[in-house]
Amino acid sequence: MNEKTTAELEHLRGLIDGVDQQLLHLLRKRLDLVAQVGTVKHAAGLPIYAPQREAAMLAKRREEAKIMGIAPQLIEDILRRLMRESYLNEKDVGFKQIKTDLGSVVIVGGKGQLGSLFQQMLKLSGYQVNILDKDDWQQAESLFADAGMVLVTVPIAITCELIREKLTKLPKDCILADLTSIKTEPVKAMLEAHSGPVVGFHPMFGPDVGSLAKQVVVVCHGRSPEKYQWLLEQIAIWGARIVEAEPERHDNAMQLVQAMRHFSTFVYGLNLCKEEADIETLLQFSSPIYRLELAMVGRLFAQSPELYADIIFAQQASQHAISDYLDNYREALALLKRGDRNEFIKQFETVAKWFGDFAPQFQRESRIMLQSVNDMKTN
Ligand SMILES: NC(=O)C1=CN([C@@H]2O[C@H](COP(=O)(O)OP(=O)(O)OC[C@H]3O[C@@H](n4cnc5c(N)ncnc54)[C@H](O)[C@@H]3O)[C@@H](O)[C@H]2O)C=CC1
Ligand SMILES: O=C(O)C(=O)Cc1ccc(O)cc1
Repeated sequence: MNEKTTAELEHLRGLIDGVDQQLLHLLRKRLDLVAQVGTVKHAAGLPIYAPQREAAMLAKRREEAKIMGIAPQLIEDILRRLMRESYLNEKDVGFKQIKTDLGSVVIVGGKGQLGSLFQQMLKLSGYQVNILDKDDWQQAESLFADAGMVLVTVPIAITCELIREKLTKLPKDCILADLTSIKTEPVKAMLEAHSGPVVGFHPMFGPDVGSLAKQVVVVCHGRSPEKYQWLLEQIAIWGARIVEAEPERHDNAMQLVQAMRHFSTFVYGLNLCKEEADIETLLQFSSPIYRLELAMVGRLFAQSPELYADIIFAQQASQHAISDYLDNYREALALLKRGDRNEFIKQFETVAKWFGDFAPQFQRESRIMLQSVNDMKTN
């Protein structure tokens, strides 16, 4: 590089640094304003996530960006990232407490992953929370005595037995709820064990979400919904979307959404392990989509084997979904072995048609994710 180029670049980079510093000041200003919004929402008990406001604001900024010759997706990416930051920050203010005369909440299994998250959210909303973990049963009677709600969040394999054996003497008006990943059996067990209000939840997220904004919580009604309506409002204030489902419908969906998917991810990892694949090499030769896929597979193995074993083994019927997958795999492999390229293309087209408009929609969505994956590269 000659001296003139170096000087020109230095000058321009200095100007860019200045603009970036102005951006930092603007970001500070925006975060402060959003914090004020958080305080107002907290006082009024409004949900931290306002989908209409968010969509309208993004649409406006995209329009304005277009007029200014800025890619609309750029401002959308920036604003979405900023909004995520704001949702995380809203935890600092806490949340409005919807039910002020509940008594205490007892979280059975509260030292665990999901139990800790819900303990945090309930405490941030002003509830008094007591933990009853595996070595605390000698305190059960006194903890349950003034409990307004008992929330069960122990490993799936012991959930129903624990409910049936240990949660039969709760106060009459106490709400009995759970967070188990399957719903039919736990809801049934809760209804049998307790004559008061019963409700089943399945948070469709792991403990590392940061904020509940935009996360989904499935609710399966058990008994006396009017007694726990406040809890649904409380969860909505945390930003989550409540999806109502019959326990059986939920569990049917989980056979594909969780059991089949986790099992195939497990086999994918098992295969890489048995093949003694070199992960460094895989990464070196990865397209962004493969990098993302590897991250999703690796992520499973960073979590609890018991949790995933329980999810996969919980429902007999999941075996059908998994067996069907194996059959389809075998048939597709046979097609490959006999070199039937035309049939492969024909089946590909059939599946593409079946995906319909979702295929291009998923392509657009994944493109944005892949660009983020690429942004994160450091070398
Ligand atoms: N971890 C996750 O990503 C999600 C978990 N869930 C559900 O949440 C529930 C709990 O899962 P995690 O928090 O991941 O499990 P975890 O293993 O982290 O926590 C379970 C807790 O239960 C305690 N425990 C075990 N036996 C007990 C007993 N007899 N009495 C009292 N406490 C006992 C354990 O000491 C532990 O603190 C499960 O039903 C799971 O399906 C639901 C959605 C996501
Ligand atoms: O974080 C992940 O990878 C998860 O898949 C979390 C998870 C685990 C179990 C559930 O029932 C729901 C969500």
